[in-house]
Amino acid sequence: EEQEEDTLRELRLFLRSVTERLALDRRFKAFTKPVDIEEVPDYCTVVKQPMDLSTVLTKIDVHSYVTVKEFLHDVDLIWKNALEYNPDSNPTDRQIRHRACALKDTVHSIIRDELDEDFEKICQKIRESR
Ligand SMILES: CC(=O)c1csc(NC(=O)C2C[NH2+]C2)n1
Repeated sequence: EEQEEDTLRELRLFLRSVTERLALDRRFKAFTKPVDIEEVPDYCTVVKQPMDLSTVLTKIDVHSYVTVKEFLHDVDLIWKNALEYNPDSNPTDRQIRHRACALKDTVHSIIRDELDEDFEKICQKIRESR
């Protein structure tokens, strides 16, 4: 009903605010757009479910997320994929892994600081009812 749409509108505003802050952080530049598989041809052989911040923004706008948990699952894909694709000890791999760890810690810290657990509980009830 209308109250549910009010809740989901507030969820989308919160998720856009979080995602835009991440996309503006220069450390996370490599995570802002899909990996170009013409530039990185073996990417799709290693990473089975690519994800990036621009795709997350699109998913927010097409109402893909009904809970913060679903949003976090996609943002967790971004940094987990980076750890998986960049496992080596060379400086380039190490730098992107460091940035992946920073992305993980930053998004979880924002959610802990800014998400009211009762709000997420209402979102979960909406998800279970659909
Ligand atoms: C987004 C992401 O994880 C990404 C983009 S390029 C890349 N890694 C490299 O280009 C090479 C350094 N070792 C492979 N990782």
